[in-house]
Amino acid sequence: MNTTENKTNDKVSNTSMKIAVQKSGRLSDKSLQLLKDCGIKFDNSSRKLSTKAKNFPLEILFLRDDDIPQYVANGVADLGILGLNEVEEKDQAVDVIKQLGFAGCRLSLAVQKDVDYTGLDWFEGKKIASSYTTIVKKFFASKGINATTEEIGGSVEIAPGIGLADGICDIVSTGSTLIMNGLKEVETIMYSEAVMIANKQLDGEKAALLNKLLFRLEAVQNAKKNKYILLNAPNEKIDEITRLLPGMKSPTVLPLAEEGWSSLHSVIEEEDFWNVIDQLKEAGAEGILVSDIQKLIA
Ligand SMILES: Nc1ncnc2c1ncn2[C@@H]1O[C@H](COP(=O)(O)OP(=O)(O)OP(=O)(O)O)[C@@H](O)[C@H]1O
Ligand SMILES: O=P(O)(O)OC[C@H]1O[C@H](OP(=O)(O)OP(=O)(O)O)[C@H](O)[C@@H]1O
Ligand SMILES: [Mg+2]
Repeated sequence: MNTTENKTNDKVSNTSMKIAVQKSGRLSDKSLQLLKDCGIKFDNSSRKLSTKAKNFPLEILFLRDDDIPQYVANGVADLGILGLNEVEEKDQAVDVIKQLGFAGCRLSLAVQKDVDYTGLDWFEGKKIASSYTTIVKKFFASKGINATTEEIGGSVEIAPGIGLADGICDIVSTGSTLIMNGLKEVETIMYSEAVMIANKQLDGEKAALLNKLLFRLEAVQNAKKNKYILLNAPNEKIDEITRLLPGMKSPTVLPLAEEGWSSLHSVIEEEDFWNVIDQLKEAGAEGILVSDIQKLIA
């Protein structure tokens, strides 16, 4: 896909897209923040169920996350932001076009903590309560195990304790909800995070607009995982320090007023920075300053 923003500019003047986000829930704030980070301005102070962006041809629809795949599949919305788990569950014909790096969790099977769990065969003939029964059925069918499902909308973790089911399948992040309800995680069915989905038949103008949005999203995501680093070093150590900084390109080196010293500027992934900090100091780096980047276009 071509993500060059300026190639789209002349084609998109009269076209607008609709993006569906979760109205209220775990994904709502981060979905809207992501659009704001992409420079898109809109008013969401009222209780309106849709709002038009002020500086980008985009209308935002606020929906239950369960409904988003269907609306995107039938073209009521062109794009949507929701958990991959919900996309898989609804099994609608949509394209998953981008992982968004938040709302990371897994969909797991859990049983009461005193169960002598011996492996997947334990579920043969058992009943599993879940809000994700399509995923559960597919999983057990693929393993050749006959298990039945009981669909419930929420508070799934309570089901084994009240005799509604033998086990559950639900979202797990820290695992504390399971522990608090006397359950233990025994199998992971899938990993999930927030994703962007798109209608499969976007016309040329909408596809061009989507490219423009994706270009911005990539700049935002690159910026989040990288840091801007600035440090001072004696001139004879510049080569050694440069080798430690796997930046975008070779660092910018500027002479300092103090004779024999320079300042080095570079971009570095945060994880790499923590891995090399001790070596940087040993190599003589001083005054190390690390700061966030707002947008990064490689
Ligand atoms: N504990 C968690 N940690 C990380 N991500 C989570 C967690 N719980 C849920 N999610 C992710 O956030 C999504 C939305 O969760 P939420 O609980 O807000 O959904 P919901 O109750 O189905 O909302 P709605 O009212 O829109 O139907 C989930 O589908 C999942 O992808
Ligand atoms: O492993 P943990 O970190 O405990 O997270 C898992 C819990 O988080 C979600 O519920 P949420 O808190 O969103 O409440 P809800 O299901 O009532 O919306 C999910 O349904 C689990 O119950
Ligand atoms: Mg929901």
